Amino acid sequence: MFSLSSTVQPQVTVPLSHLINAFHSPKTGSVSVNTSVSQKHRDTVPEQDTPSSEPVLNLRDLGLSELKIGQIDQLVENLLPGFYKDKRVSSHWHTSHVSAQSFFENKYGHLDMFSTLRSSSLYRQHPKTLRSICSDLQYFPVFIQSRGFKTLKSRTRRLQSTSERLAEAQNIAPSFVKGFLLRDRGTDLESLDKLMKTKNIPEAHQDAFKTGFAEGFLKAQALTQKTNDSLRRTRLIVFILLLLGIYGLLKNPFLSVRFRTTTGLDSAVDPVQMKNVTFEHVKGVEEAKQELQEVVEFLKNPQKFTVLGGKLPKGILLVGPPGTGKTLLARAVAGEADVPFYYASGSEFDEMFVGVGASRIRNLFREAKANAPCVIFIDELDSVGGKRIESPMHPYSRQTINQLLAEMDGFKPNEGVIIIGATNFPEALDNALIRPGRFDMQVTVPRPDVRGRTEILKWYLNKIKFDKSVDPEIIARGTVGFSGAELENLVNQAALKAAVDGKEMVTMKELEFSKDKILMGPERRSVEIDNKNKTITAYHESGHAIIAYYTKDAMPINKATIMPRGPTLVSLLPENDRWNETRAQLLAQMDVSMGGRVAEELIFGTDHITTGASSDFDNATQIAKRMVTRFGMSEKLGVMTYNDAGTLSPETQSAIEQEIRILLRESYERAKHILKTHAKEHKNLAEALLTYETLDAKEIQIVLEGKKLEVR
Ligand SMILES: Nc1ncnc2c1ncn2[C@@H]1O[C@H](COP(=O)(O)OP(=O)(O)OP(=O)(O)O)[C@@H](O)[C@H]1O
Ligand SMILES: [Zn+2]
Repeated sequence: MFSLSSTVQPQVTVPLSHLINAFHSPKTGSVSVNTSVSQKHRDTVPEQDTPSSEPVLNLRDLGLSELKIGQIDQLVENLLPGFYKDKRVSSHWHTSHVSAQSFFENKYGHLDMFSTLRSSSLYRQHPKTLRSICSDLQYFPVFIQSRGFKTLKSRTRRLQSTSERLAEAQNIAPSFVKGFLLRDRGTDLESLDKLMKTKNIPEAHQDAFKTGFAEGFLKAQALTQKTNDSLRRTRLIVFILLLLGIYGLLKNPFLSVRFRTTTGLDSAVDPVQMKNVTFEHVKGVEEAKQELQEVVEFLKNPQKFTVLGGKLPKGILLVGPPGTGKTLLARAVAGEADVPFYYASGSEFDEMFVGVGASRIRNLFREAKANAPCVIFIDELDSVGGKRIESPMHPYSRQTINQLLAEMDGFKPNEGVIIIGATNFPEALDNALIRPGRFDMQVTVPRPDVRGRTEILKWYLNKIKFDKSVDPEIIARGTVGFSGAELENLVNQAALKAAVDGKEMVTMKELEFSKDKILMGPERRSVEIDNKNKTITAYHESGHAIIAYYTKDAMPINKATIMPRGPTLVSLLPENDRWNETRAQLLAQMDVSMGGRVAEELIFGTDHITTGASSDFDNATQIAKRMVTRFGMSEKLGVMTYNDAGTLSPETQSAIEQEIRILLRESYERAKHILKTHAKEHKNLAEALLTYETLDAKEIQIVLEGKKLEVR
């Protein structure tokens, strides 16, 4: 059986057991690919159908039952280190529309398995196996080219036959693998030369190509030295790789377009009930959860909520880097309120045909309104509602976005439909989308700090078997900038590694191993703060915090963080809604701004002032300027405003500049004085920040009072 759901979502999961079982039993073999959101076509294999023989990787014993497609590269790396050496080459296939053949050439780069196989004498010896493998490899392009004309059903059939053929191939695989591994060296070198000629490898790359080839060859040689047992494992790995490779192709953007096309104009929209996902499942994003709590209350009882005078946005924008749990949070909102969840992805609306995207939006809202209260989630909102949307790539998206706007305007808040959009690039959104009555509430979903990371690691560790020596906090400390998805991946990779090494549980060793793997991976996008920068940031931010804390008229500190999550890292809370600032308050604000820069100067010297510090200085300058020219707060220039710079005499201009300079100078001196007086506290706070990354108001106070911070 093979099933695909019609809603394509980046997270395609392949139950690994199914892959393995597909090898073991040609008759009952089953591969199921499901998007994790839509369960519509989910096909599960009854447990009793799965043969119990030959446990290859004891993944299930370790508790790992699912493998995300995105983890496959790392799986390959873990199983066969160096199997493909040049990651740049291997990741290339993700972005290009490759045929299965070039997929293999890229993926296994230097070994060039595909053409080597074909030209080898093995082909004559085992034509059946090789033909079936080769045809399986070419299977997908054929499938891709017929995209859009296939119904889901016929796809299902074709895919099913693939897995059957692979299973059949498995029957004669042992000799094939052995033969492949035992090929004599001469043939290989010969074919390498030929290969390089036919491939037109540029001279500059020939060495790398040769090295890679040789390494692959040596690897193969080494493998043959091992026992039968490990040969069997290798064989299985090769086949897992073949299968995974094929499923990896599903990630190909080309193919996903295909799936979408079949959900045509009249496609029904099915909600996904997410009873099982609650806030409990989303770790390390407490603030976002708090902000969304009210939305949950509303969804539980929209009428009552609005009668009581509660006011809610129609649309909520979840903003944050990829993999931080935006989708999960949206599902949890629906789950907490126990209402239907409608999932759509912005890219789903890119259409080649007039009106298709718009009509999908219409369907979506019609369904949703009929089933209110409910949540509509639009992932990748920027790809439907981006500013630069009018491109040849998206000829009709203007219609789509207009339809979305019309739908959002077309119902009242008390109807109980909440639209949650997610984006990594809020700046890219069309302004019309963020007007009041549309997506007018923003919730930031940041990368987790060390506490959040610890929680997330614990959460995923608890799903697998791990040794009691495992300390999630240590791993959390070493994974600054990791998203929730990456941490989950880390844990799963560690479990895979443990399985490959034949261990019974995951230990620190595997966790450290997969952490390093992910850190070194080329796909790693997250910001990495090296230690020096981290230290500078810690002192800089503590500088702001110290000034704020010891200056009477400064705004109280809300929290301080060294996590990169936006321009201001220390956030201050306005006390009440005072913001008719007094002179003292403005001066205090200047001093607080100065604090970061002065801190850097005091601790690291004038030569090491960073760009982060220069924006503080700009900020202070702005305040000073306003004080002098707008608020009439300069003694020398008196109580009047100097708005129009053009009409000022040169003398007044320079007097203004002079005044600003004096204000800044004084502010600088005050900040320096405070930081020098409280050098000890400054150091303590910086160190606490280095340890905990984020501190709230209370924790800052504890540190500054010289008390010991409880380990959380
Ligand atoms: N804060 C978290 N707590 C627990 N699990 C998380 C968290 N963040 C991410 N994950 C895991 O990573 C997976 C991917 O996260 P999700 O799809 O929600 O991220 P996203 O922010 O929507 O990413 P994208 O922007 O790429 O769509 C989740 O299904 C979950 O398994
Ligand atoms: Zn600063």
